[in-house]
Amino acid sequence: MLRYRPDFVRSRTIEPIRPRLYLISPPTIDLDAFEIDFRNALNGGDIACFQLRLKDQPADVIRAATQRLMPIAQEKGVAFLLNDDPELAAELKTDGVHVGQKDTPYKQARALVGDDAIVGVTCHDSRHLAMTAAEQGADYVAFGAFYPTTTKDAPTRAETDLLEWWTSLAVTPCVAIGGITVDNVTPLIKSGADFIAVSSGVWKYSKGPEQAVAEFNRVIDMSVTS
Ligand SMILES: Cc1ncc(COP(=O)(O)OP(=O)(O)O)c(N)n1
Ligand SMILES: Cc1ncsc1CCOP(=O)(O)O
Ligand SMILES: [Mg+2]
Repeated sequence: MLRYRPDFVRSRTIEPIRPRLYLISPPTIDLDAFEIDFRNALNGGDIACFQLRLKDQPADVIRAATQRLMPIAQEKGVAFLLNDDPELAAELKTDGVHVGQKDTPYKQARALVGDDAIVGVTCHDSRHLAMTAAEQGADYVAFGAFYPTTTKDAPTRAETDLLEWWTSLAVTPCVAIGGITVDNVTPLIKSGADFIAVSSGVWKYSKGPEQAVAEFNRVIDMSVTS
């Protein structure tokens, strides 16, 4: 099966890495209204992937949202990941799944979705969790929360030196998450984050999601060239 996947392998190079946007849905949505916001966000510029993160919703709600939104993402070359549920991800043939430390363990998730799917793992602020996930074959490790957020009661705060340390020794890409906005993203880019995961910083941006994605990409371009 052909899957959409951004380049989840970092090559060691002297060129500065251009991080890419990793969009995360709000925890609850009205599907009709969100489809409009989603299309607008995708029109704003480069996005590597989208994670459907509908917390504590029935499987049928997640199925309906996936069936509506996944083709829209894939048509734009944006990989579609499901949060939390590798079994449902396998059933819906999403491009991948994200699992946290309290979700299905990585190896079980991998067995469910197959080798060609993307599997990312939450590693909080932990070097040990990241090394374990990368060794087991995770496509990316996610660190956070870098900033205060109201989207999730995040159990840990991560600092930029973690990104610097990780990118100096690992080839598995890292995702920075938590309270990231166009105004505070620059230190994360400068510290080597491969992907910048954003929810409210896009959906609640004062000028709307399309402008938010455009502005994130503008800041990323500025930060890697300066
Ligand atoms: C890219 C990314 N990073 C971290 C998380 C958090 O996952 P988890 O710790 O399982 O918490 P929930 O998101 O499930 O509430 C994520 N979803 N995505
Ligand atoms: C899912 C998740 N994991 C750690 S912080 C967070 C919330 C991300 O959303 P926002 O970008 O709105 O802070
Ligand atoms: Mg989870």
